[in-house]
Amino acid sequence: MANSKAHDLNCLTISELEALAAQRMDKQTRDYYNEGADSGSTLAENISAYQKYRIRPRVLRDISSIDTSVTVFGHKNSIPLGVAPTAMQCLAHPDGETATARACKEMGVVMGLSSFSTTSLEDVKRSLGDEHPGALQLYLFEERQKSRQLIQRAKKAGYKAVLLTVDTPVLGRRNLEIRNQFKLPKHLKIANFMQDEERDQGVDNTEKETGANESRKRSAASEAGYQEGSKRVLPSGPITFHSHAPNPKLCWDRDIEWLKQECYPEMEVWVKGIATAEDALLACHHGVDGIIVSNHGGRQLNGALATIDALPEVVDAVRSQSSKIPIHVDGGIRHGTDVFKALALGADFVWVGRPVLWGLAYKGEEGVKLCLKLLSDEIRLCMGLAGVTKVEDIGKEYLVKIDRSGFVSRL
Ligand SMILES: Cc1cc2nc3c(=O)[nH]c(=O)nc-3n(C[C@H](O)[C@H](O)[C@H](O)COP(=O)(O)O)c2cc1C
Ligand SMILES: CC(C)CC(=O)C(=O)O
Repeated sequence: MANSKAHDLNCLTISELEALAAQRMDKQTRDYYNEGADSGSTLAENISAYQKYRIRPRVLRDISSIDTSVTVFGHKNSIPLGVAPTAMQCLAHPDGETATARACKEMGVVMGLSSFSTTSLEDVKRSLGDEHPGALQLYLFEERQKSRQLIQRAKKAGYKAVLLTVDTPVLGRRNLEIRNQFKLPKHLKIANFMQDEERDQGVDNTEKETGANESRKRSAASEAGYQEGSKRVLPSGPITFHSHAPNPKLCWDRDIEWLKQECYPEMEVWVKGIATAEDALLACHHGVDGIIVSNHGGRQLNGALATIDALPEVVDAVRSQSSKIPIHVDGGIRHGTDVFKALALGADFVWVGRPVLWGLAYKGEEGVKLCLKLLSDEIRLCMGLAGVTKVEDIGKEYLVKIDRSGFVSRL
């Protein structure tokens, strides 16, 4: 019989965690975290697309010793899964990103930190500790100096990689966020930019609008004669995600080279938000260190392909190159079997976003640990039952695809 003491009997699955978290978050936070862009169909398909695949288990293979560990950013990770960068974690729990970092450290799992965190990158790195790897997610600002400062701080703090988010030239449309007039509560701050704000404005910004209100101000600015396009006018208020996360001018030639020069040799440069073979090839040609296949958890272009469906073309493109960079994937991963399927389709590693936020909302650091433990146990169990003892042995021979009529085909 399973040892009940080792379990939280209220929460044995990520979907139970989602339900428990929903009870603990206020409406604004729950909607901000959980929604996708527009109708949310890409968000839903990120999850449901995993059902098209089934596992072909092998038996009689001595699985008494299973190693779930992999190397990421030059460090050993206990499972082939990391915590995806998600903004403003103090909305979920007062300990926010600090709790996530402590849980990651304890579980041996890499943490991706959003540039738009509510805890500074230095404080998060202190919670991760010297030895434990962190990756800073980056929105490359039009004001290069601000990005340069952030990169230098990340280097100094000991981050191993930057993850340049490339799927946000403009922000996707999130209707609940607009309807709720999303606003970061006054006691919270977008911590990485506090010094910038104070220096730029010579005041302590007490009103930290982050969402629809700021958007409305920008519309008013456009109506007042500012033209976006040839010369973009950035609002003079605080750095908010509506003013600073999107960068419509971001492009391969100029920006990737610049970023590599700024980050090397201390930090690797990855692009997060690749969804096609064409862009995967461009990423290879521009010499990035790795790719994350992502559609931002269905929060950007609704109608885009589910990430597990985009993965095979990206894998084929990268494998056609002589220097094969690692491929990671995120979006819709809610169970260890999803991780197994993504790896079987050619991913080297996966990242999870919302389930970690749910863990945080449920019980802070303990809740994030619970989330990572559930996924970790499921990965190990899936490997054992499929007859695989090493992550690198998970290949497409372990999968079949089922079409709508139930027809099963080998990959
Ligand atoms: C509430 C929330 C905030 C996010 N913030 C960021 C961010 O600041 N930067 C970024 O690159 N991606 C961000 N993402 C996207 C995640 O990094 C990741 O791509 C996505 O959550 C994966 O999908 P999943 O939530 O289904 O696991 C965010 C996602 C959510 C749900
Ligand atoms: C734009 C952000 C700061 C956060 C984000 O990426 C998101 O909410 O999806």
